[in-house]
Amino acid sequence: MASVSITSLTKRFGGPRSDAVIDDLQLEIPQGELLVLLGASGCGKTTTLRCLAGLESPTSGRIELAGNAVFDSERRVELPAEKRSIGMVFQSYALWPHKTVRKNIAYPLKVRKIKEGLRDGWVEEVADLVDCGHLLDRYPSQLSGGQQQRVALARGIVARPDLVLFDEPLSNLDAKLRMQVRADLHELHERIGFTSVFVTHDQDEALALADRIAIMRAGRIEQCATPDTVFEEPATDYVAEFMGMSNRLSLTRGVDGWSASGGAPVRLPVAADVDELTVRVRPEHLMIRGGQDVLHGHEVPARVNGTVYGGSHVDVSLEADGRRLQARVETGTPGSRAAAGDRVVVEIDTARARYFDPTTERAVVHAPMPEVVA
Ligand SMILES: Nc1ncnc2c1ncn2[C@@H]1O[C@H](COP(=O)(O)OP(=O)(O)OP(=O)(O)O)[C@@H](O)[C@H]1O
Repeated sequence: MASVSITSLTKRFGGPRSDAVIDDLQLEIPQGELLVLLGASGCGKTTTLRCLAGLESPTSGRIELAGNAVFDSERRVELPAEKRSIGMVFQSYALWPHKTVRKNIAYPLKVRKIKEGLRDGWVEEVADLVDCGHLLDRYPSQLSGGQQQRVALARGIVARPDLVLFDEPLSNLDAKLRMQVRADLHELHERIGFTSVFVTHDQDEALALADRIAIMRAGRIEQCATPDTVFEEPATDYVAEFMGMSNRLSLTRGVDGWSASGGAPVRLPVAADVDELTVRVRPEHLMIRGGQDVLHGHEVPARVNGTVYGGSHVDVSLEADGRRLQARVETGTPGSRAAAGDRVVVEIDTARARYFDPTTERAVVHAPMPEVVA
């Protein structure tokens, strides 16, 4: 296992004037880290993975594996895929149907002529690690989807590669199996600590598996940080929305503080040198109460469009000042009894909301203690 260093990586599929699918990407992955590339469809995740694997030729930049360049546009270095010590696990398990599990797992050792692996029982060892030791003489068609994906995982790591690449490996599994294989993969990574890049567009999967998450947008990395930082302290408005802060409101600075439209001023836990702020709030950080009370600055009048019962919670769709808002309130609280057509007041949990400069879209600095005046 080894570290990975990506410097100024750019990939264009057309000529020099075409849009960059990967745009001056910088990324350092320490040895043993599981880095998740998370982003919307088409943002360049798979292309980044393919460039790392040597299946795609980057336009420019440098990729180092274990301190050695496998691609360097300036020095004209480009190692072919089979010469890079990389294991791959795909969405489609891509197992050979006519080979046994044993032969499927051994395949990378054969191709890369790793004789000691074949001799010293690496296949059996890795099969045991992924709980498939008892399946070695079966054929893929005799395995469940979860077992097939475990075999694919064993094949990805059997050759003890410098780096393991995962391209949405769990997305063909049903919800229950997906959770189970995800947990197994997490445990396996904790145990043997392979360096890996894992591509997904599933936020929960990213949070559960990653040491760090790199959020990609249009070929660039918006933020690369630990799961809790990306979730709780998104660096940009885009990351906030992507990580579930789906409600977006605008605040304007007045002489006495900040206010949403129609609200009284309020002091906020932010130090911003701007006159407008974008507020991002998770549905569970919006509270609902009856519509007759006096409004404070962190509240907005709204109309209920509809509700969806979710057992322990109720999702309430609202409209405030022409914007759609979504609140998730605990069942049994007054807000959960809201009904379509009701006029209500939506209260923002200002300490848990996040604030962005509407021009740069970057987070503004948070003051240490929320200071709210009513
Ligand atoms: N061989 C190609 N030729 C031209 N354009 C391509 C090629 N491969 C990918 N692209 C384009 O590059 C962009 C990034 O594609 P990529 O597959 O890397 O995205 P992604 O983030 O993995 O998306 P998804 O989550 O949908 O798989 C897309 O706009 C895609 O259409």
